[in-house]
Amino acid sequence: MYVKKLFTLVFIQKENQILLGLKKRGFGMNKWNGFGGKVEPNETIIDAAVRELKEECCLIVKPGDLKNIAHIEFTFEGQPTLMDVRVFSTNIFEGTPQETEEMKPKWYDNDGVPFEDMWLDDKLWFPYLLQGKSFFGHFHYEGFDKILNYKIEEQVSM
Ligand SMILES: Cc1cc(-c2ccco2)c2oc(N)nc2c1
Repeated sequence: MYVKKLFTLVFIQKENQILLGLKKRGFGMNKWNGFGGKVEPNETIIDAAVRELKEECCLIVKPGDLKNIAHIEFTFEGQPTLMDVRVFSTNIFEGTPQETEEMKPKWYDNDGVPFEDMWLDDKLWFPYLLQGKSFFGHFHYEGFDKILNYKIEEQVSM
């Protein structure tokens, strides 16, 4: 029996680039990732995604411009937590990415994503993200540095 916790993850994309943030503290520290975090009890998933993006890199997006492109679950051997991560992307945004206490943003070419400094699962599903293909994924970790098993299923639409 898992204890589900809801998270958002937002990727901002340009023509052939993607915006990543280097996590400066807390969970996932020193890894490049999208922008996001926990969904609070009093907010929708989309509102949480918009809020976290602004808090973490000062970019402004409209809820209607975020496309839900993936649903990823993370579980951990011997632990009750199931991280239920809703992944969004958009190429419509306002502002210039700014460093915050939480994240240092940087634009990466789609063919130059720093997988060696990201979560292990990212190299497995980024091709779907970069090709605009919606998917469901489940990754079962042992600790934070080993994936025991996983599945990725393309979805017609989320
Ligand atoms: C175990 C794990 C967690 C997360 C995450 C997303 C939001 C909060 O934690 C990940 O994000 C990515 N890209 N891989 C991840 C693996």
